[in-house]
Amino acid sequence: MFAPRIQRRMFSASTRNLSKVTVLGAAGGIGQPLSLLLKMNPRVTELALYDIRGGPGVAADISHVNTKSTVKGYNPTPTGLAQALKGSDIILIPAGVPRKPGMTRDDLFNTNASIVRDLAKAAAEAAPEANLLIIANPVNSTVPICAEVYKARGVYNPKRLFGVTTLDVVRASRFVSEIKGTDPKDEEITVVGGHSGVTIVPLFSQSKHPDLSANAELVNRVQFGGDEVVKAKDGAGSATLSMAMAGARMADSLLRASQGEKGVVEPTFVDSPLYKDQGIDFFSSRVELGPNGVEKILPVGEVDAHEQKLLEACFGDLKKNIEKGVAFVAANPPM
Ligand SMILES: NC(=O)C1=CN([C@@H]2O[C@H](COP(=O)(O)OP(=O)(O)OC[C@H]3O[C@@H](n4cnc5c(N)ncnc54)[C@H](O)[C@@H]3O)[C@@H](O)[C@H]2O)C=CC1
Ligand SMILES: O=C([O-])CC(=O)C(=O)O
Repeated sequence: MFAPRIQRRMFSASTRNLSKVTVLGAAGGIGQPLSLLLKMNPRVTELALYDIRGGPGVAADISHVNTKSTVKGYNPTPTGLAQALKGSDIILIPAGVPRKPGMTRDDLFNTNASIVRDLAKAAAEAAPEANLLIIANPVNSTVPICAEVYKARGVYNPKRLFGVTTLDVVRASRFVSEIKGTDPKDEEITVVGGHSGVTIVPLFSQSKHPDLSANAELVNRVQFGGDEVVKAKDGAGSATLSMAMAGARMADSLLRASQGEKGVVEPTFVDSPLYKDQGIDFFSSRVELGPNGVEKILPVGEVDAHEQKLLEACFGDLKKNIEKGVAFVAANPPM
């Protein structure tokens, strides 16, 4: 008779519902709106904001928002970084430089690879069990970089490492709704592969509008949606606000799953068995999330002839991008 009440009380007192979320790169174009959206999320109880410049200022500002979570900004020192990370459940990394017109995401590699490597090392030391969500580009390479850093420290758990590709499905759903005159919330579009140009593969044949897989203009818009924003910002960076929304959605999905909600599925770039036989160790597909991070990697499912061609074009680039990340850590191990 009393068991359900006791269980309820135990659950509400459970530390599983206390969630520290850390943002590394919190004062940047993505970091600021992302931190604000996390402050608005009642599932976040503690928000830790770190940047090489401006973290404490952004934290002071956001801390006045009248939601219950605590917000703290950390100084740009190794101790500040370690404190920001300690006890964290979710770490988001939007730290790194964005594109300017004419650049590919791979052109960011030389700058961002070492930024992500060093932040991953700090995370592997201070909070090895946290979910690590990588936003910094090129995601196809920065995620393998993190895996290598964690492996080198003996703490790699493939279920806890995620490349954030949520923006690709957000865009696909919005673009389709514009064409069809529908509400984007009813347009769930699966996007698989990686997160740059031809490695982004939308699967419209699996949506409510299979005819759209033949719409080359739409497919191209999803693959190169990032370029649209880079061009419009004209040298002032790339997508920040839509990315903040996408990153906050991914973090919320992980929090919901970690707090017991079943059937939470997000597309994300993870250490995946799907195409390992073709030498591709990381792949974005629909992933069911759970208390341990990745619960189940869902299969790509049936694709049509157009999409099969897109997948083949994706594999070549993706494999090279992944190998580049792995080779970088081998040649430049973290200090
Ligand atoms: N995964 C995705 O879908 C998307 C990824 N991006 C990527 O996100 C990254 C960030 O973009 P923005 O916020 O627009 O750039 P931004 O330049 O506005 O902000 C980056 C922030 O990172 C900070 N930072 C640099 N090195 C750091 C370090 N070692 N530790 C902590 N903080 C550090 C900077 O001080 C700055 O505040 C870029 O690499 C961009 O390409 C952007 C949009 C979508
Ligand atoms: O295009 C960029 O460089 C930023 C990005 O990843 C995106 O907007 O999808």
